[in-house]
Amino acid sequence: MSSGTFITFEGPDGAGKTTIINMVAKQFSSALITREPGGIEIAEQIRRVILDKGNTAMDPRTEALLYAAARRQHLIEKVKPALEEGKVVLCDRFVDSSLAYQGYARGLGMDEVLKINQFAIEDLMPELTIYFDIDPELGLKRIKKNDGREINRLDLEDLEFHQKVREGYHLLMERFPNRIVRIDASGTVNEVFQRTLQLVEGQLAEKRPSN
Ligand SMILES: Nc1ncnc2c1ncn2[C@@H]1O[C@H](COP(=O)(O)OP(=O)(O)OP(=O)(O)O)[C@@H](O)[C@H]1O
Ligand SMILES: Cc1cn([C@H]2C[C@H](O)[C@@H](COP(=O)(O)O)O2)c(=O)[nH]c1=O
Repeated sequence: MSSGTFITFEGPDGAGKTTIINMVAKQFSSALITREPGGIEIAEQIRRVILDKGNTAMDPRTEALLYAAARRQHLIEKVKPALEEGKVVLCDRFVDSSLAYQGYARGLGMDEVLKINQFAIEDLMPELTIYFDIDPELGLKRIKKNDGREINRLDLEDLEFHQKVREGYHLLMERFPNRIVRIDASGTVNEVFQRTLQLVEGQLAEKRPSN
């Protein structure tokens, strides 16, 4: 049984997740901040294969399996031990990304992709998922403006793909209304940060024993 708190951050590319997680992290210095795909050496290696712009021949099922493999290793090596120690884990993307990107936008089917992920995660789901909702046109514009950010294979998908990713997330919000909370990510950094902080603090307060 884990006593920690597992919170994930989701949304289309360029929604601002990484920016906001780094700001939230400053308020909770003992929290573990991590990301998918990646977060540990083996998963970072898998990340490089998945996102390599040269890998244009990658089959959608191969892609889904690689994300699930990276997820498994990251969960076992980093996330689960931290939760068992009672830590707060803030993770940039998790299984919902696979459902929205591979399941819905790539057309593999959300239920099919959920099945392979159940094998990887063995029911370990976040307590709270903060979904950064943004029009992908704005998200992609933000990425283009950021000179330091390398453009990866998924970024190169057309706008229609990214619109489908957003639609996929909206379906997930309907399917998991108790877990996924939407934030309007088109606001200023400070607006999005304040709302995120409120949600994270609310989740932690719920778990605190009252006397
Ligand atoms: N609320 C905001 N308003 C304007 N620009 C923002 C906002 N939030 C983030 N940005 C900028 O947009 C760019 C993308 O932000 P960030 O990398 O945090 O997004 P992300 O959701 O993590 O994207 P990805 O998942 O594609 O890596 C960065 O240059 C960041 O400075
Ligand atoms: C976990 C996960 C991610 N993706 C996509 C989403 C992004 O386009 C990239 C990761 O890049 P980021 O800059 O770290 O956000 O991968 C996906 O398609 N499926 C997944 O399960």
